[in-house]
Amino acid sequence: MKHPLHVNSEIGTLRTVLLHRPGKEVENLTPKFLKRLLFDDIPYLPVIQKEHDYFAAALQNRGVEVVYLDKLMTETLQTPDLKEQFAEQMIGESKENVNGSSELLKEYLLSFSTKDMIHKIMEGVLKRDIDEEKKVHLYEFMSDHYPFYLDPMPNLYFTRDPAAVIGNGISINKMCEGARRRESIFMDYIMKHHPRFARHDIPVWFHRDYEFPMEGGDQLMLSHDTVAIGVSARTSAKAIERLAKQLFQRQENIKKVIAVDIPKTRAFMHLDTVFTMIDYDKFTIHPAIQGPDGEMNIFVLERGDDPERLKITERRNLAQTLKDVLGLEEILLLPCGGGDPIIAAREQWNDGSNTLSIAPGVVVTYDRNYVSNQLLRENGVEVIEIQSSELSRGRGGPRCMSMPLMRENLAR
Ligand SMILES: NC(=O)NCCC[C@H](N)C(=O)O
Repeated sequence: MKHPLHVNSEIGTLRTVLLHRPGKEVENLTPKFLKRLLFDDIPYLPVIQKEHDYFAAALQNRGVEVVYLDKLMTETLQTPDLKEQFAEQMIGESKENVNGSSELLKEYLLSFSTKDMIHKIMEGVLKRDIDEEKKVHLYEFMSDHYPFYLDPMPNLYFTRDPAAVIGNGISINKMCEGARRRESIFMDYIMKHHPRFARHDIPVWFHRDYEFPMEGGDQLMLSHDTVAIGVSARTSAKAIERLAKQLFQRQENIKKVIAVDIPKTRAFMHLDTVFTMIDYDKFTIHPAIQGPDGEMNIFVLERGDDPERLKITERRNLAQTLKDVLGLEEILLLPCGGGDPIIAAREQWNDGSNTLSIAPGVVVTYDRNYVSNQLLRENGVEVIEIQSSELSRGRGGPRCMSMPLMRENLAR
């Protein structure tokens, strides 16, 4: 039986990827709750869906199998018990908004088919969705106080963040922001109960019940033996250390975890918003993450003599560290926006550094980042552009919108 998860690099030919087509959840965004739901503007649903379909088609045209989150989830909740358990967990983890209405809400959710229930949970449940005559508590009548029982999940199309495949195992992440915390419940259920995955022995390197956060945008598989992880606004040093220990204890081929400290700001929320790998020796970088002489805080974690104590070495230069861990003489760091401060800031804001590699030297990018795209082309990279007017409003690019499940091993 072929193992369903296999990712040994950032750039190996992409075989299977998980996407989520934006749905009505983005129409439950209103100006009042934008910040809390981690958006800067409200996407126009028909256009964001069209752009997303174009993205999916661009991948399929290159032979990539695209699997969708809602479909996998529907196939996962095969029994009434599991459906109920899932609804209870979603309600339980939304308890602040649900207040005393969990029974009412559960009855409401279970009245839908499994597929529709999953969509409802993704979209969010408004207080006004529930029949007036079923309301018994004062709180249930207070729709003007806070409109949702279940918040919408507009960030679901960034499938990169809630989980990441490392080798043949998975990190099911503890999302940092409350607005995204429930997203990794989907992957937890899929891994445990979907027939494509549940019949395999899939190691879980990190689990969402851990105290400290970790998000997939920070997890980069640089090579079969090295993982880079951003210490960012979303990923904590404690979580990185825990993941590293698990990998060192259970996955022999992983030799190094590189913790890359990046500024803790919204524009640079994950490592992949400022740094991605595009070929054996080529990377995108947002110049603003480095000091004047290219200095940064980087820590190389390796197995220690005692499994509980890692060997930690401090490094200051990203390019040199990459050359050392990848065994390369030279590497090319391609600056977002060609390094011009205005263009770099503008294109990075729209994810100019957030490329998705689908094979060595072949990337998917947003069309709007034309200066960065041109620079990639001039350096021998094949660039597949996708439309991005609405997709970019959520502050994530093609890498953020994709979770690779299978990649081919690299030839070298
Ligand atoms: N890997 C990524 O950088 N993902 C983008 C996530 C954007 C989303 N609006 C968020 O703030 O979490």
